[in-house]
Amino acid sequence: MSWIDDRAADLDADEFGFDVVPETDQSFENALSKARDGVRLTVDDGIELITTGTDVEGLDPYRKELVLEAADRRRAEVVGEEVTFIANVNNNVTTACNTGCLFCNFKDTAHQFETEYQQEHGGFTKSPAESRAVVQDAVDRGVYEVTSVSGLHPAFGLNEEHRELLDPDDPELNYKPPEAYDTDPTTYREQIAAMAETGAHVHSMTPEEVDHAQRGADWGYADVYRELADVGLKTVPGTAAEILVDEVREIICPGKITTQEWVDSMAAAAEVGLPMTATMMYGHVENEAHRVEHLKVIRDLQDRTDNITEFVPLSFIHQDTPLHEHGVVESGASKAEDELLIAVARLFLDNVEHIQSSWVKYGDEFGLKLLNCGADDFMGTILSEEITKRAGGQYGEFRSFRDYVEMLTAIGRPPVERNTDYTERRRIDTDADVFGPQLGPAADGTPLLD
Ligand SMILES: C[S@@+](CC[C@H](N)C(=O)[O-])C[C@H]1O[C@@H](n2cnc3c(N)ncnc32)[C@H](O)[C@@H]1O
Ligand SMILES: Nc1c(NC[C@H](O)[C@H](O)[C@H](O)CO)[nH]c(=O)[nH]c1=O
Ligand SMILES: N[C@@H](Cc1ccc(O)cc1)C(=O)O
Ligand code: SF4
Repeated sequence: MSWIDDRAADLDADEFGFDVVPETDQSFENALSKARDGVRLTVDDGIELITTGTDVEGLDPYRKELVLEAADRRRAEVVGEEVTFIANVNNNVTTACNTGCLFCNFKDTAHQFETEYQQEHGGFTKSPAESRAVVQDAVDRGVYEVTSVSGLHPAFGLNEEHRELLDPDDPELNYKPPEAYDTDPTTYREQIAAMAETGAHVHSMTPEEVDHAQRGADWGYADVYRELADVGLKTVPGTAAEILVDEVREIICPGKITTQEWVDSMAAAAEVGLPMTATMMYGHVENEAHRVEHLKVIRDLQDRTDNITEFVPLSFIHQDTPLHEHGVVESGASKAEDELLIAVARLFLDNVEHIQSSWVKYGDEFGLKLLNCGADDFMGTILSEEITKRAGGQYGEFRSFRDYVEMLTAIGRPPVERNTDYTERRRIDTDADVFGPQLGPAADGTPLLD
């Protein structure tokens, strides 16, 4: 057993004793009428809505429909009927990571990547040239965004100067020189530059990755974002958010940055002028009050920065994760919880325009349903997927523009191609022979894959 398994095996869900619990002085009815009137919701209001009332045990199906209806109406008022999606590719650089998050099966402990370790481990590290080739191939097909999120490889540094100053003998720094590994991931700077050279919009450097890129150095988050923006970083994925309440993070990801550090790093991206998304990974050990507290953190950050383009709920995929394998959680969120999360996000986040329904997490059928619960974006083509798949997710790795047009036409919603920060949009002609993509530099309207 690894130390990650040991840690999961020591957890007992009955003994978490959270301080934040779903109890309020508000009533469901009051909260609902505030939501319907477009009044800014308090955390207590949000808790009433997401629990369908703390006065009832479990979820009340009738009240749930009322919440979903209010959210659907709000969505129609804010963004109308169109549903957006993007032509993008995932290019994750490495699975090597020692952070040990208990919900994650994407990573492989980094020592397995060392040249001395001779067993098969199924993980990977790409050189900058390999990253560039993956992205170039996608760009040639018409893709214009690359989403790149990676393990915190110990040999990664911001740039060569950073790698030189990191002391391999200081365990706090989680640094090993590249010579120890079969493949050198090189530096964040080189990887971002390699992907950007293709002309793709580079969406990368989560708050956790940025923290890794400044470990042991005296530069801050904004300096990292500035340097990477200079070589082509365009927008930032707001993952590593998980649940932005520290008592939950201490259980599921004790090695990760704190809530405050996550906020600071996002604020730094905003300061540098990089638009960003925000996420929440829910459906594990947290309760409904944690979910709403998380939404409050995002709403406050957006009040400060006005820089978040989209909120992306990530329903926990439990099957092959340490949390599930050690019996800490039995399953992820129920469908009713997913619907309410999307709906309450729409109602609570009155300053974030777009809410994503992610088909990687919810599948097509249920993903479409969520477009009637408050969501208005249906993610992207991505071409390949590793994080959800390795956690046991079953919904595949690619959707074509034809798939999108068929699905959205079936529910009577107009399909719209968008770019990463929603500054460009193109309504798709559903009677055309081919549907695109058309927005990118090499997108000539032909399908991405045969
Ligand atoms: C795998 S990490 C990669 C980037 C970087 N290491 C980080 O933590 O930000 C990206 C995100 O994937 C999500 N993720 C990981 N495992 C998941 C799972 N089992 N179910 C749902 N989302 C998951 C988490 O929200 C996590 O922050
Ligand atoms: N670009 C989006 C992704 N990409 C896939 C992620 O990189 C990742 O594999 C997984 O979702 C991690 O939890 N996924 C989305 O859900 N939404 C996107 O917009
Ligand atoms: N593309 C989305 C969602 C995403 C989700 C999980 C990821 O690991 C990466 C990205 C974002 O920008 O945040
Ligand atoms: S979520 Fe990110 S930091 Fe945590 S173990 Fe997975 S890859 Fe590493």
